[in-house]
Amino acid sequence: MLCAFRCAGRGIAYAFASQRNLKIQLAVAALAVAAGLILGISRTEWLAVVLAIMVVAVSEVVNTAVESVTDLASPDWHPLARAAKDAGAGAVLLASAGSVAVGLIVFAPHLLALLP
Ligand SMILES: Nc1ncnc2c1ncn2[C@@H]1O[C@H](COP(=O)(O)OP(=O)(O)OP(=O)(O)O)[C@@H](O)[C@H]1O
Repeated sequence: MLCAFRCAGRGIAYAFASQRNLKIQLAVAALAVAAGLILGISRTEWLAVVLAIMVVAVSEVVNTAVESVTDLASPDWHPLARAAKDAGAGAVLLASAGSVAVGLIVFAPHLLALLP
């Protein structure tokens, strides 16, 4: 049980160390949380924001796993290696696009309400 947490933590740490995008996404997530606190978003809106943040983070960590296994299995160019890496990148893109949509849906009305 302890090993499961330690190994999972190592995997997340590796993803953070190797993926520059994950650091940028963490900064954006911190901004979203700060905006949520300042703007006083509702419980339901927090649910959407937390889910959006987690979906992006999960997709990046899974993409890191795909990239590592692909590099191990196919260090040389191969169409299946390309398909695997492209699909992993596609998953991150879809998750990021969804989180931008969630951010607009949640925060735009609060920000518009601040306008004079
Ligand atoms: N072994 C390979 N065979 C075929 N195509 C590859 C291979 N490795 C990478 N590619 C192609 O190059 C693209 C970029 O690969 P790369 O390993 O740089 O991934 P990346 O998403 O840029 O990773 P990172 O975010 O860690 O820089 C892949 O999406 C894929 O299309």
